Amino acid sequence: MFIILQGGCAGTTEDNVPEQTLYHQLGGMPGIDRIVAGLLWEIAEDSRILPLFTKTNITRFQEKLAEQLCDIADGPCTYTGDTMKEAHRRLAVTPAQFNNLVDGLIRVMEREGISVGAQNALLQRLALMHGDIVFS
Ligand code: HEM
Repeated sequence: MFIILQGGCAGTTEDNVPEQTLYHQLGGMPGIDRIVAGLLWEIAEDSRILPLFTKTNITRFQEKLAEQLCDIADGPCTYTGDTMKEAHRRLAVTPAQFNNLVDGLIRVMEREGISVGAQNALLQRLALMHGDIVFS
């Protein structure tokens, strides 16, 4: 019986996180920071969702979102922000606005050269939050 090892040796990196985590597929913290920065540009250019951010502390939003993406991608972070229910309660986000943001995220990940598999893995994890974010 043959065992095929894919992707080289399964070691760990300096921060002691296994190499094949989604976190690493997203480019680690520098990659996640680029994705979040790109998403901010997408939001800024989308008149369907930009109005929701008028009262938002963008620096905090950027920090907390990056921390959360790192956390759910099995990276070395623990999310310390508000729960998704708390953060979005007053916003009345519609299903269409949720999809607009996800479309923006996909465009950013495409531009960043994230593999389709990693894109889908992240989107699946974010989809689990849909019920706490979209107003119903
Ligand atoms: C899966 C998708 C989403 C994730 C993971 C997410 C994540 C977050 C995070 C981490 C925060 C910061 C919480 C804190 O300050 O402690 C936040 C806030 C916010 N989110 Fe989302 N979000 C998502 C979808 C959306 C959508 C679809 C919209 C609107 C179209 C939206 C609009 C906002 C706004 C406006 C804030 C700032 C709220 C405030 O100013 O207090 N989010 N979100």
